[in-house]
Amino acid sequence: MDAAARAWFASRTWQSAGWTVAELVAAKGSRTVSVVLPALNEQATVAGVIASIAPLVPTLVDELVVVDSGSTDATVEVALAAGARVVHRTDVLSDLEPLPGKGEVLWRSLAATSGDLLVFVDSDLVDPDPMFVPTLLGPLLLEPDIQLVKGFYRRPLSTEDSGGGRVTELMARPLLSVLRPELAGVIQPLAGEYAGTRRLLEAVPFASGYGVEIGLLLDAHERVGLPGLAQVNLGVRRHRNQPLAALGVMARQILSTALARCGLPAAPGALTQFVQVADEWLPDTAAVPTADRPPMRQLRPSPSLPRPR
Ligand SMILES: O=c1ccn([C@@H]2O[C@H](COP(=O)(O)OP(=O)(O)O[C@H]3O[C@H](CO)[C@@H](O)[C@H](O)[C@H]3O)[C@@H](O)[C@H]2O)c(=O)[nH]1
Ligand SMILES: O=C(O)[C@H](O)COP(=O)(O)O
Repeated sequence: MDAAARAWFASRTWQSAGWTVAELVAAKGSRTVSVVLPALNEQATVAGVIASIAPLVPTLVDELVVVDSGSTDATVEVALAAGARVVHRTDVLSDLEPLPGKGEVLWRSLAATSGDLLVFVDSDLVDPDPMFVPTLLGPLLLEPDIQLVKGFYRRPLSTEDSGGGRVTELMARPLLSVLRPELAGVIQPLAGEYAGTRRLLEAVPFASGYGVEIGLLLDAHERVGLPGLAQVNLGVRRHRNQPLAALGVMARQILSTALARCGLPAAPGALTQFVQVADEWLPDTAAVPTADRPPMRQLRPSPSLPRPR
């Protein structure tokens, strides 16, 4: 590993959380926390994710919001019944036509919430540990310099105990080791479970699709350096595993965002995959949107918040 990455790993990796919820509530002081669950057709899992976090409201967590990404199933009804506030992506910044994708709803969530600290948790998690949110918040609440905290975990795949995180292992971490070796110590760069300061998150652009995590990591690194980043062990994370073809499109989005952040050219967003029809293999080309949203602060100046470094 790169020497800077090794030093960062040694000093900014929490292999276990050494804090309790009560200690975090005491350390929180006047700061406020928003937890955001992005959701696209997650009626099977969203209630379980909400239930794992709801007991923290209103002590450690001040607001728990599901940001719906245009679900056509019963996600919204299930989330409301489970006690969450639900924001539709067009409820905020409604003069802007929504772009498709997860990054778009995370970006809009900045306008839909008010916490000084934000925690993002995917809503397709299966049996999430109730300590995910307190564990992610620990370094932000207890260490003054930290601005972005990524979760890491063991990742089961289907019925196997491990082997998940296919895009992470086959593309994201190899890519970082080439383009940004200082970040080679990040165990789960694509983790959908992470926390950050509003000060940082409103100062950086958001990729509108699946590039959002790699983009935030690269931009956060540029902005606050390795000392501003941390990672915490969340234990085990199970989620709805997507088919390989869908992960190909995801990987293409992540690659485009990473190249753009590193100042490298990328062809416009499309990916051709090949499908077998009877005895023939035929091309199937999907558009891969790779647009960015600008830093939220450019749209909504918030003078009460400290300026970014
Ligand atoms: O257009 C979309 C697509 C997804 N989601 C939600 O985003 C979360 C993660 O999406 P998913 O399709 O389950 O992604 P994963 O296959 O889990 O992909 C991994 O890698 C992605 C790329 O870095 C990250 O965004 C994910 O958080 C991470 O878990 C889920 O709650 C989805 O409902 C949306 O809100 N809108
Ligand atoms: O994060 C990833 O690498 C992708 O979401 C794929 O995850 P999976 O292999 O666990 O489905």
